[in-house]
Order: sequence, then structure tokens, then C-alpha cells
Amino acid sequence: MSDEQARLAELRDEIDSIDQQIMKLISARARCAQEVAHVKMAANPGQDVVFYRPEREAQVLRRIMEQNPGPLPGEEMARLFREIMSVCLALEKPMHIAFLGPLGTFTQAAALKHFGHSVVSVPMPAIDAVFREVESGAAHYGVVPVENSTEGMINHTLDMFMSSPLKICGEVQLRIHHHLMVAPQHDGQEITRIYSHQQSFAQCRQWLDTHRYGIERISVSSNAEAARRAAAEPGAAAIAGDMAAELYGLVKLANSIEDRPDNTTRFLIIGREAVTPSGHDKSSVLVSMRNKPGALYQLLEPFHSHGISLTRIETRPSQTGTWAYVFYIDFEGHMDDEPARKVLAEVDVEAVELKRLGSYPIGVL
Ligand SMILES: O=C(O)C(=O)C[C@]1(C(=O)O)C=C[C@@H](O)C=C1
Repeated sequence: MSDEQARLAELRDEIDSIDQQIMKLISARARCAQEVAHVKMAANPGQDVVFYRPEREAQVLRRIMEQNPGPLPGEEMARLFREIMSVCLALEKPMHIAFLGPLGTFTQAAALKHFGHSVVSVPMPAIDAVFREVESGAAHYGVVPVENSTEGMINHTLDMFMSSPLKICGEVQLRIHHHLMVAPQHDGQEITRIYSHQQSFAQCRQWLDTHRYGIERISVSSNAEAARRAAAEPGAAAIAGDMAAELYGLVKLANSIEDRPDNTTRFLIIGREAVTPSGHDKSSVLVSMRNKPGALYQLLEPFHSHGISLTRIETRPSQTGTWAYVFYIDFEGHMDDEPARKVLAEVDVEAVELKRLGSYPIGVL
């Protein structure tokens, strides 16, 4: 045996022994999670127990990132623990997560990034269908896109909150990489049309104008649908992401063709229960103000005087009156925190309607 072989054998023995320890520790952790489930059930006999605790998960992931000794990057270490928690939660109770489908969309990728892979992810045909699935109790939580760094807000999602009783329980951001892809059996053939979602076309406009100018662009309901068509039709290509490429077995002709390298979409997790403070939270409210001079000032002034930072304010037409508007506001902190309570009490006095959409941990991964 050469020196190299001897050293490799020694290191592999060490890895085997470490794996053994990791396995024992993960099993011990899983038994703890099972015990947590028993405690939760005993404390709420006969009730619909909430097993998923977003605030606790965020705390665990933050601690892992803070204490990670390296050489693995903190985010990679947290991703491993994301999956460990996901499988522990599945032992307590398998979670059904509705998402804006079909299979292979970026929303599915976001759902798996947020909840880990040990959930049952259920594709829905539209954003309102995701809301309905969670409202009816058929799914525990839902995942919907809310904004893209290139294209702006997804108004359909914002508008759903005007009528839905659901709460926002979390957020997750996903870097969006678009690829131009074709079916392997059609690779090398002339491309006569490209399928994609209109948002993806918008995010790749410059690249397409430069590299595939003049080829017909056909908007379809999702990137995954675009990939499905490209898989079946000669002469067709799709712009879609990795999940869709994998699902339909497509080959990439060009990688990461989005015009902006930081192209990111933010998704919301919607559920039926409010989330308790995690220590690093964000809140969302919808406010409808009287249509009079100074209304916006009156709305924003309490946030300023109590030192609360707004992270977003969007205006949407109200669904009840012509030229009436509602403000969709995100701010730092949890609604149960004293300053936020005071602000919302003051806003409530001036507002026609104040709807608390939820407080939730700021996305960790
Ligand atoms: O702490 C809890 O309440 C648990 O159920 C345990 C645990 C975990 O594995 O750490 C699992 C699921 C919850 O979403 C949060 C944390």
C-alpha cells in the first residue's frame, strides 16, 4: 500500500466513525422531536395541534449560521439543518404545502427551500386556488410569489389579502436563474418559437433581443408549462428554471440568461395561525385611509414617531370603491412588540380599515 493509499484509508475510517456519530445524534434529535409532538398533543387534547413552528425554525437556523465553525459556509450548514428539521417535523406530522403550480415552478423550489424536502407539495393552478386550499384546511400552508426584483410586485397576491382571512407566516427569497432549453431529441434543430411565462420573458428581454432576435415568443401560464411544451414539440424551446429542466429532461442551450444577475423573487408563506415573535421579525398590514388631504402623512407619521422602519409601501386600488386605495405596508418588528402595538393603535384611529396580515421571521436562507 502506497503512502497515499494508507492515508486515504485512515481518513475514510475517520469519516465512517464520524458518520456513525452523526447518525446517532440525528436519531437522538428525531426522538426529541417526537417527544415534542407528544407534549404538544398532551397540552391541547382533542384540538388541531400546530406542529410547525416558524419562529423556532428561524431561531434554530440563525443559531446554526452564527455558531458554524467552518469550513462549510454558514448557509450550506443551515441548509443541512433545514433538511434535518424538515424530516423531524414530518415525524411529528407530515405537512401538506400548496404552491402555485404546476410541478417544476420556481414557487415549488421556494416551498422546498423554506420547508425542506420532507413535505408533501401540492401544485395548484392559480394563486387564488393556493389561498382556497389553505383556507379550507386541505393544505397546512401555502406558498405564493409576491415580488420580483426586476419586475416588481405580483398584484394578484397582494389583492388576495384584501378578502382572505389567512395570515402571512413567513417569507423566502429565491435567486431566479432562467435557462434556454430544448428536448435532447430536438437539440441541433432550428428553433422557431420560445415558450415561457410573460414575467420570465420580461426578465430575459435584453438577452433575447441580442441572442435570439426575431424568434416568436409565446407566453404560457408558467415556466413549467413552457418546459412541458418544449419537451413535446420539435422546433420549440423554453425559458425556465432548473426544476422544470430536470422534471422534463431538457438540455440547456444557454445558462442564466436573466438580464440582471441579482434577479430574485420573494415568496410568502400563508397559513391559518399567527406566528409568535422570533426576535428578528417583519410585519405586514393592509390599511385603507379616508380619501382626504394628508391621509398618507397621517398613516406614516406614527411609524416615524415610534422609530419603526418601513421596508415597503405599495398602493393598490380598493376593490370596494372607485378611486379609493389601500396601502400594503411591511415594517420591521413583530406586532406584539410594544412600539408596533402603539403605532397600529394610532393608525387604527385614522384608518377606514386596518387589517393585520401577520408578523413572521425575516427569511433566514
Ligand atoms: O421545537 C418544536 O416545536 C419542534 O417541533 C421541533 C422542531 C425541530 O426539529 O427543531 C420541528 C418542527 C418545528 O417546526 C420546529 C422545530
